[in-house]
This record gives sequence, C-alpha cells and structure tokens, in this order.
Amino acid sequence: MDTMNDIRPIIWNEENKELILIDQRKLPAKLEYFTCKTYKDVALAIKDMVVRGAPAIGVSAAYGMALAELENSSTDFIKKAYDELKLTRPTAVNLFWALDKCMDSHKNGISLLDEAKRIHEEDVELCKKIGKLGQTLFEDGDVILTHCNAGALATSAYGTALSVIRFARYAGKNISVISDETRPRLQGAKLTCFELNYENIPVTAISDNTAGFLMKQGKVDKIIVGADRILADYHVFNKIGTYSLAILAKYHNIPFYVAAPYSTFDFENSVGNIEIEQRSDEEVTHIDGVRIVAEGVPVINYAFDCTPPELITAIITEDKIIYPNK
Ligand SMILES: CSC[C@@H](O)[C@@H](O)C(=O)COP(=O)(O)O
Repeated sequence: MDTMNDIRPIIWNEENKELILIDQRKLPAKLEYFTCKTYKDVALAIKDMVVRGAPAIGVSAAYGMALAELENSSTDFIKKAYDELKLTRPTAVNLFWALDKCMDSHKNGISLLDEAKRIHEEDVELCKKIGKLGQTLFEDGDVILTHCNAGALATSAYGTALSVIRFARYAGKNISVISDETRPRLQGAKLTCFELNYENIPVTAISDNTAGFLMKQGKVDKIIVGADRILADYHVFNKIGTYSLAILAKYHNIPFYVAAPYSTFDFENSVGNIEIEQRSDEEVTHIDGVRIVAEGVPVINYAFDCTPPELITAIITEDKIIYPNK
C-alpha cells in the first residue's frame, strides 16, 4: 500500500543551490514554479502564500535559513534571516519549530542545508506514517469531508488529512471526499480539488455553507482536517471555518478527526496567547481580483480559528491516535 505520491511542492535544486516551489497562488489554472535564490525570496513566498500549509511553511523556512547560510555564514546574518522569516506568518507553529531547529544547528556548527534536507525528508516520512495509522479509522465506502488543503501541497508529500485519505485508498477502501471551498482564499476549491482529482480520488466540491445540510441528510460519514498548531490541552488552531465544522459534526454525531505531525504541537503556549493571523480585506472583498463587496464596507478576515478538545474525536499523529475526551 506504499504508493508513491508525486505531488512535491518543495524541491531543492542542488546544482543551482536554489529552492523551487510550486506557485500555489496560480493553481489550478497554471502549474508554475517560483524560484527562491535568497532567504528574502523564501520570506516573500511564505508571506504571499506561494507556499502555504503548516508543514510546508516550516520546511520552506528551513531552506530559507540554508540559503542565508550559503549567502553569508556569520551568526549576525543568520540571526537576521531568522528574525525576518519569523515575521512571515504568525499562527502555524511549524514555522517557529523549524527556525529554532536551524538556529540550534547553526550554533552547533551543523550545516543548515543538511538540516533543511533532514527536516524535508522527515516531513515526508511523518506524513506517510500519519496516513498509514489514520487510515485504520476509515471504512470502505466512507464519504469524508475536509476543509482547506491539508494535502501534499501543504506538506512535503502526501499531506496530513489527505494522507489519511490517500492511504485508505491505497488499502483498497472505496473512499470519496467532499471538499469545502474554504473562503476566503479557496484552498479547498483550488488546491484540494486539484490534488485529489489529479490522483483520481473522487472529490466533490461544495460551498462552505452546504456542509451542515449534507450532514443533516446523512451524506457525511467522517470529517478530517489538518492543523496549524495543537496545544498541550488539545486545542486545535486550523483554517477559519474548522470550528464551525466541528460544532456541526458534534450536533450531527459525526466523528471529527485532526491529523498532524509532532512539529505542529506547541507545549509552551496556552489558548490566550496565540496570535491568530488577520489578512488583508481584499481576500474577502474580492474574488480573483473582482470586487464582490461594496466599497467602504468594513471587513473581518481571520485566517484561523481555534477548536476546543471537547469537539474533537481524535488527533492522528505519526505514532499514535490521541482521544482528547477519553
Ligand atoms: C497540513 S496543512 C494544515 C494546515 O496548515 C491547513 O489546514 C491550513 O489551515 C492551511 O492554511 P493556509 O492559510 O493555507 O496556510
């Protein structure tokens, strides 16, 4: 059941010493690549969401640190890169995890390119393990609803939530997927539908506000999402709309799963001190450059929300399935 997943959003070009990213802003219309030659290019790519998804942000940031070291290996310069990369996005803890790991390696005289490659390879293995373990929770014929994109595009390969779906399919289970469109940036419609369709995994797109009605009709068997940060008490920060879905799942008695590797866990902070990213008004007022909200109307645009543990059936990691309420 170990099928190769060939969607690889992050590629290190050894010959030219550059980072090549699938430009996720362009999908599904165009498959284009964005080349990063300096850490500043990587910072821009993360900020502008060329690359997105918590594990993919962490891996890219590690290559950003490696590019900084190739440019100038002085500790002052590495620290400058670290500080700039840290400011790119605030909520996904994988970013800080990867940057801290690289800073420690630099202090210990370990090559940051080697460190970035290790983080990258490890992420592939973690995603595979999550998929293999998590797929045991799915049954033949299940219809699985997912939100945003927690797929290969959001990681180094396979994904987290979508890895569970992939490995259930590799195990011969007839699983089909319902993908929330995931306003405002439409990662579900644009990325999850592209990714699953590319691999011939049956996927149906819905607008976000259709989810509850499908659940009421008994058309959703399980829900699985990824995470940007999971706290020690199992509060889960993920794409805006995850909390609403979890409440709907509770009301309709549908299992609600979260899949994430250890690099997404934050054992230091508590709910009150996590910064929830707020992005530009334009993501809400416009769709693909076309204004849909009257000029002058104020906007609220949180990129993430927080789901409490009592709404979560299980959290699937690479080595165990955690039941927060047992
Ligand atoms: C495996 S990715 C997990 C999460 O990062 C994902 O669900 C998500 O919320 C992505 O948000 P994004 O704003 O697209 O970076």
